[in-house]
Amino acid sequence: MIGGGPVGEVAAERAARGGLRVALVEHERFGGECSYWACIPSKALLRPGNLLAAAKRVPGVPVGDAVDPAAVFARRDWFTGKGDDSGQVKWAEGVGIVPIRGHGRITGEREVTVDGGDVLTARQAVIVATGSVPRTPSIPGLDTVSPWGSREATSAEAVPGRLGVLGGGVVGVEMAQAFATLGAEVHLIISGERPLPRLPDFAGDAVIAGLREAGVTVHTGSGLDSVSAVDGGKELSLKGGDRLIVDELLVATGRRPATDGLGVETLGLEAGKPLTTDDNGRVSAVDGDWLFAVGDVTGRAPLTHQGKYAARVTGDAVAAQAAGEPVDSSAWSAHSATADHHAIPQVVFTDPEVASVGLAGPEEGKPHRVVDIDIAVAGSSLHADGYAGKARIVVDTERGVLVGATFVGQDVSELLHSATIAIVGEVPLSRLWHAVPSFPTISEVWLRLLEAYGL
Ligand SMILES: Cc1cc2nc3c(=O)[nH]c(=O)nc-3n(C[C@H](O)[C@H](O)[C@H](O)COP(=O)(O)OP(=O)(O)OC[C@H]3O[C@@H](n4cnc5c(N)ncnc54)[C@H](O)[C@@H]3O)c2cc1C
Ligand SMILES: NC(=O)c1ccc[n+]([C@@H]2O[C@H](COP(=O)([O-])OP(=O)(O)OC[C@H]3O[C@@H](n4cnc5c(N)ncnc54)[C@H](O)[C@@H]3O)[C@@H](O)[C@H]2O)c1
Repeated sequence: MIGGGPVGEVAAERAARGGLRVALVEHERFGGECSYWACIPSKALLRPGNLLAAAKRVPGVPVGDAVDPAAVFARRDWFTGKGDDSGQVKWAEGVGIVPIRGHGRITGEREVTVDGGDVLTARQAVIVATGSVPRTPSIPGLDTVSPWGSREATSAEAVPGRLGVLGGGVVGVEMAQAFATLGAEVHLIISGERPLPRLPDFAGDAVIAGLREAGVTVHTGSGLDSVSAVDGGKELSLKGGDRLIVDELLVATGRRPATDGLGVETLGLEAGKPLTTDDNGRVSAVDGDWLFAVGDVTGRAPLTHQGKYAARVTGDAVAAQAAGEPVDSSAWSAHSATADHHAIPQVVFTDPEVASVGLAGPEEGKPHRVVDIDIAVAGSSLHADGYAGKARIVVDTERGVLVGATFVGQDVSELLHSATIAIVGEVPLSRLWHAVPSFPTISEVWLRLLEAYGL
């Protein structure tokens, strides 16, 4: 295994559980991006502000005006262990994995060289889980101002007075929200009319409204022409002519697979490009059934939970292959990451939250029907005064099953798994009708959606 992030760790564990001896090579911290600079610290920074906003929506709850940044950072540090990965190393050893610290490079078939020295030769397979790295746009002056990436934002020790955020993807909106609630003056600069362009418009619109309510200034239809260091900060020249001075600039313009320095050229592949895989996790362009890849590096679904799913599938497939058992390539088998094509769940942890799975809207030429409603049920009105939320389902009318769902609103994240189950299980809507939501919960929205569909 090359890469000891969350995905590599799980693939290694499954392969070890399947009877293989597994060496896990990691050149930075066992636990990867997610544990120290991504999912975990970002959610720790967001939760207090979201909770404060929620408490303010229910009269009778005594709350203060603002979160305490020092306490928020301290709790974040508790979760990240300030980068101490000894617990992960102990865990790996405990499940029978041999952790090796160093940079792994593929130097031949089944061969990985660590730090240019020790050569590991796999009897069965090499699995790559090297993750992704930030994609930085070329903007004049950007390299002269030491911009923040997501690592600097999630590990910040102090709240900047003025923060510019470039990019309206998930990192951009989550970090804009977090730092606004921590007390920064935040400017979010996005190219489109709304953030989160891959989601239904109502999601981006609700998130923009939430950000503005939290005090964020959103510059839409914008971008950066240039950046320069000036007395007292960094000057941003926005497309259209506006200028801003900020103390820090977070660049959140996407990520690309981490295939540089991995030796993929020796296999005839191009560094910087994803390692494209089949559903068993086999790298498609490499013959011989020995090279597999999982997680962000594959470009399939750059999310921790979906990468770990692929890791379970591929770890088991590699163990089966090693045992001389057939690797099952059929859809929905234990060795196929079929859900990647149908149901990738994702939550954006802003206030309001956005929770989505499957299709965001109808596909052209397909028998798809969209139902959009407000989340306005007894459960939501009790949950928060003035609860504003929206829900969408996308239905395959021919098969009578759900193929997509999106929820926007406070605390909708916990609604998401019900939608994922309905899509993966291909539960007919006529049967879903009998899944009665408890009263009074936000889940009552399921009943309203089915009624609006015509049941
Ligand atoms: C700010 C932010 C917030 C996020 N929040 C969420 C969230 O809330 N939920 C969610 O599901 N996803 C979230 N993500 C995405 C999530 O972080 C990734 O999908 C996840 O980390 C991918 O796991 P991975 O193991 O594939 O890669 P990584 O976590 O990147 O791990 C790869 C590991 O491989 C190591 N490595 C790389 N090359 C080599 C080499 N040649 N030799 C040895 N080791 C190597 C790296 O050091 C690293 O430890 C977030 C991302 C960001 C940036
Ligand atoms: N809650 C979560 O699940 C979560 C949280 C954070 C990140 N992530 C994952 O991490 C990955 C990286 O997130 P991200 O937000 O960096 O990437 P992203 O691809 O989601 O968004 C990047 C955004 O930046 C915009 N952009 C690109 N270049 C630009 C430029 N020069 N000027 C202005 N805008 C520009 C793009 O149009 C896009 O909307 C994603 O795959 C995301 O799913 C997940």
